[in-house]
Amino acid sequence: MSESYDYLFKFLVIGSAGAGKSCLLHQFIESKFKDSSSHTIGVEFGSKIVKVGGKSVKLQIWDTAGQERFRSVTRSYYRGAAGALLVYDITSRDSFNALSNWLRDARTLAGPNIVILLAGNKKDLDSKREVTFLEASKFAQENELIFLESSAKTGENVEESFLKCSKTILSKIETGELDPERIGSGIQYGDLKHLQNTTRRQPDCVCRAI
Ligand SMILES: Nc1nc2c(ncn2[C@@H]2O[C@H](COP(=O)(O)OP(=O)(O)OP(=O)(O)O)[C@@H](O)[C@H]2O)c(=O)[nH]1
Repeated sequence: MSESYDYLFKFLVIGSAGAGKSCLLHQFIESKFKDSSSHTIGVEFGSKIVKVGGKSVKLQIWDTAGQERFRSVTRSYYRGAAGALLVYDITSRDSFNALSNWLRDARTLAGPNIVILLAGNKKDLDSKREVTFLEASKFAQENELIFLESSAKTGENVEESFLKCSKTILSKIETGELDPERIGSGIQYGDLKHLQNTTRRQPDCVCRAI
C-alpha cells in the first residue's frame, strides 16, 4: 500500500483508566473490538491514513495510559499534538468528573490550538448510563470541544470521531488558523503536499515539461 499522504497529524487519546481508549484505537485501526483489553502501560502507538475533505491524512496516534501512576510518562507525549480524543465512559460519572483535569493538561502541555473531540464511549451500555448526552454536550460547548458518543464495541461513531477531529484541523489549516510550518504544530506535510507545493512554486518547469 502506498504511504503517500498530504499531511501527517499527531494525535493523542486521553482520559481516565478504563474509559475505552485502547479499544477505540483498536476498533479504528483494525475494525474489531478488543474484548480482553488490559490497562495500557505508559503509551501505545497506532497509525492510519484516512481521506478527509479530498486530502490524504496520516494520523499518528498515541494512546496514553489513564492510570495516575503513568501520568508523568504520558504527559511527555502531549507536546506538539494537533488533535486529541478526550474519552470518558458514559457509565462512569467519575470519568466524566475528571474531564476538566485532562483538558487542562492537554491545553497546557500540547498547546492552546489543539483540536479536541470529546468522546462519550460505551454508548452500547445505555441502560447503565450515568452521564446524560445533554450534560456532556453542554460541557463540550462550554469548553469548545467537538462532541460525539461512541462505542468501541459496536464501532458506532469511532471512525467518525477521528475523521471529525481531522476535518476540523484541516479546515483550520485552510483558513490559516493553524500553520503546519510552525514548530510544534503537530502537523507535517507529506509527500503529496510537498509535490503540490513544489509544482506550484515552479509552474514554468511544469508547463515546459508537458
Ligand atoms: N461495552 C463496552 N465495553 C467497552 C467499550 N470500550 C471499552 N470497553 C471495555 O472497557 C474496558 C477498558 O477498555 P480499555 O480500552 O482498556 O480502556 P483504556 O481507557 O484504554 O484504559 P487504560 O489503558 O487503563 O487507560 C475493557 O474491558 C473493554 O472491553 C465499549 O464501547 N463498550
